Amino acid sequence: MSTTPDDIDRMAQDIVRHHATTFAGFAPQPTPASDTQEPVYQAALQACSTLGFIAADALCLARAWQARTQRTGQFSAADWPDDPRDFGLRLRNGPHVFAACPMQLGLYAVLPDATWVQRMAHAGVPTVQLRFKSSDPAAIAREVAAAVQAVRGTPARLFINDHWRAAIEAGAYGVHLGQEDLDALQLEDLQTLRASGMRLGVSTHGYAEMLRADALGPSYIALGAVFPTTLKAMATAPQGLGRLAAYARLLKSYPLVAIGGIGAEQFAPVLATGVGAIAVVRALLNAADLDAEAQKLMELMAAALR
Ligand SMILES: Cc1ncc(COP(=O)(O)OP(=O)(O)O)c(N)n1
Ligand SMILES: Cc1nc(C(=O)O)sc1CCOP(=O)(O)O
Ligand SMILES: [Mg+2]
Repeated sequence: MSTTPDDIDRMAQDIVRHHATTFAGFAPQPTPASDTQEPVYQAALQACSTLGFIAADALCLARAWQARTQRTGQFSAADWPDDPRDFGLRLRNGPHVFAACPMQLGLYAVLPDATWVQRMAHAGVPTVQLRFKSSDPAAIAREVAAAVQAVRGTPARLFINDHWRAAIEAGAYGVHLGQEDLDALQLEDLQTLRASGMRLGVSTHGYAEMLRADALGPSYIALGAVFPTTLKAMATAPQGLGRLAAYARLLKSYPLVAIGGIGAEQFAPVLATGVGAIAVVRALLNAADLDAEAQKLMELMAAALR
């Protein structure tokens, strides 16, 4: 018996009914054109768009829903796809992966210069990032070298944002790259970066970006922006805790870092999603007593991960 458009609508409504509460608060998106006539694929595409997933992410979810239906032999509207096999994830299997880092990176301070890096590394923050925004190569080389120097004698892991060549040069622990930074990389650049032995963290803001990140075999994956942030303009909506939890289930074999609009009050619910690290900018930079705030955030983290 063939499936009618009404059957597909019913399946889509069933998916939406089961997951509307988890993914509340997103405006419905237009359903992208379907490249297959598969009923499950079409229903999931329609449902995920109604639930507010942007086209690129709704397409990933529709493929996964279809793949799971084929793999298990049954369609389930109630279960959100979270099996890496259905998304075709590599999960750092294979020869071309970046060096590993701990599953729990802990409190992750994203900092504007080497002086801040020094202060936070010496306050005991386990993971720090130099996010020095400059296009002056001499200033970049100087600041990156100073940041590497600043963490010497501390156990802090230092990631350098954006400036991966300077990070290799200075011998940092790792680099952090976003989707636009990846666009600017040639294949040889990636090979150079991997061969350097440095860890790679990648920013993501939804399923399509997570799949792209996974294909690189990164050391960790960052998930953002969880909540609204005023630090910079974001191309994607704040993802919220419901989506963060779904992303964390899918990527649970990776070290995961949550970022974006996270302050002390949000630490417990964010960590309850399963991520092993929280990256903060304003929560530290705007603190009246910086060292006390760092201690407080590290204690919140330890309490929730205990
Ligand atoms: C831990 C962490 N997550 C995300 C980002 C953002 O990186 P990117 O998207 O490249 O944006 P910029 O920080 O370069 O403006 C990050 N830096 N760190
Ligand atoms: C630098 C950055 N990247 C994000 C992402 O989602 O990729 S959110 C973000 C800003 C985080 O700052 P705050 O903790 O002050 O909101
Ligand atoms: Mg960047």
